[in-house]
Amino acid sequence: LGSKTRHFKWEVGYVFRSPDCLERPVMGINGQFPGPTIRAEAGDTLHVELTNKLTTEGVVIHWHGIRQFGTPWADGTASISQCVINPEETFVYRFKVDKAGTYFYHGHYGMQRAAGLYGSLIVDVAEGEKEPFDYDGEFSLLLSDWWHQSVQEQEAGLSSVPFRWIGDPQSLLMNGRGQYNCSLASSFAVAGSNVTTGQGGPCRFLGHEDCAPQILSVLSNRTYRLRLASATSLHSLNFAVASHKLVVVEADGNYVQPFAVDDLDIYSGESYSVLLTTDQNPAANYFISAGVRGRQSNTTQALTILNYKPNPPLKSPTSPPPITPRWDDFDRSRQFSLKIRALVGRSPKPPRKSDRRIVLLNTQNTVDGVVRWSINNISLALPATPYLGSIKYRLKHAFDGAPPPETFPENYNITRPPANLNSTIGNRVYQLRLNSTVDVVLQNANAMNENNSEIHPWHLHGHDFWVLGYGEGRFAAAEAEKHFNLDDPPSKNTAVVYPYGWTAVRFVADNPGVWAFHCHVESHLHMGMGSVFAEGVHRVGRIPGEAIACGLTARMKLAAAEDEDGN
Ligand SMILES: O=C1O[C@H]([C@@H](O)CO)C(O)=C1O
Repeated sequence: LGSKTRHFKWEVGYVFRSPDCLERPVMGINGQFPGPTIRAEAGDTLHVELTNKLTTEGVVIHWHGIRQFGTPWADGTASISQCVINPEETFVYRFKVDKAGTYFYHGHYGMQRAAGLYGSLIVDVAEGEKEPFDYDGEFSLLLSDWWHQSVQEQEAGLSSVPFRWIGDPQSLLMNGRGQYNCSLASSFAVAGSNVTTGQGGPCRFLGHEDCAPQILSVLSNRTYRLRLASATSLHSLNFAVASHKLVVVEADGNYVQPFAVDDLDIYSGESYSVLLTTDQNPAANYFISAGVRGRQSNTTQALTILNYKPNPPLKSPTSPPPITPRWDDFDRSRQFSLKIRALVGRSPKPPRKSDRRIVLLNTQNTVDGVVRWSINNISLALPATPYLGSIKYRLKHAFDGAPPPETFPENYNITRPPANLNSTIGNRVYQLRLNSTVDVVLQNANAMNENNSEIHPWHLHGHDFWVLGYGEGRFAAAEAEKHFNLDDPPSKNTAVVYPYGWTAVRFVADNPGVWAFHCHVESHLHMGMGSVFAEGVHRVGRIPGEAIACGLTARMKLAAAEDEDGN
């Protein structure tokens, strides 16, 4: 049935843009920031020919939420699935989008996501298929956070002694548009007249600037699908539309049992679809907001306007923007997380039992004085040779072949800063038996400073997992298992781990390849907060030469070529 190959020719390069009204170099694609939106139908093949026009940096692009069945080399993870694409090189990402949903793509090398390398990827149901809900129109809002400091400076700070944390972003963006240091003050006037005042300057909601928000123009008494995805580098966000309920229908490309909320939390790496019915006073416009949750922050909300036609878009909302819930009201966040249930019949069910349980302790500590994040006391530093090639071709010395720890010591106290700060750098891999069912428990702990445990949204490549449960304190298997949701757990690719808590997920290791599993806070991954899973790599088909033309796999190819020449 009508599945197509969709061709794209992309060039990645820096462009000058003013995402929050202040001009900065931004990483763009074909001169666009955010990158072009890809729209496809389930079953289509995407063929993205990516040329690196960054003159002094490598690049890769990860297709977040796309499982890459049969094409693990197209996952776009530097040092895991492929060699980085060097300046002037072209790499072809060719893969199938097999499941309808709201996705995005982003850089997965160093911290290039924070430089602006991201865009939306929307997969519609295949021709003749139907979504389990109806709507009259739709909008996509890709959420992100934005720093004025360059990514190079951020990365340098993170690996410096003393440590220099990246701090708060200057702005939050929706579809790459935000406002730095503007204030609505006591007036909600938004204005073509730029009348708003406050400590900051006026908010420039209308005009042709890069930072003027995309206004959502709607008709009264209709239902709209809002597709939300969070590409933030750091922040968890709360999204709301003033005076309107939102009905959640999709999470991470999977249908959920619909439920209505006033607002929703969205963590970095997550996506949702919500239905909004335009049932409010049609004489008014309304604010749409995204504000910071989960970390103390001074970054102001990203705002845009829900414009009921035929009101002019410049007509000021008569009510203020939604109030973002308190950043540390984690009970509220947990309540929201627990509402997310699979839409039974339209979302797969988990196996009742797992074959293996891996417990991953998340800690902040130091290696040679440098602040790092570690998993079971190993802080991930990726090898020079991408795992996919080195494992398939059984190259010794490409990485540490010892199995990483299955759990952490009984006597580790998760409520206190680490007693011993020292961690080690490593690059070991969890080898999963093909088609086995694996449980992973993510165990949070106190960070290096007293009374602080941070939020971590964990993202799995190559699979969806079922979120079986969340708990507070230290994971205790016997008790926890009693409360696992095996009836309608949501399938997701990203799940949050709350401060001092644990999150249990289950997945089937049914996708031959090597897959990253990591905290989606970009600086945390950069500081080592990730692990690597490999399964059935011997079953992986021929890896395109460009994906392995570096490190030891390049040497192997060269040696083979020399043999053929009879040298
Ligand atoms: O990794 C991090 O480092 C800082 C802080 O823990 C130490 O400065 C912070 O907020 C992080 O998320």
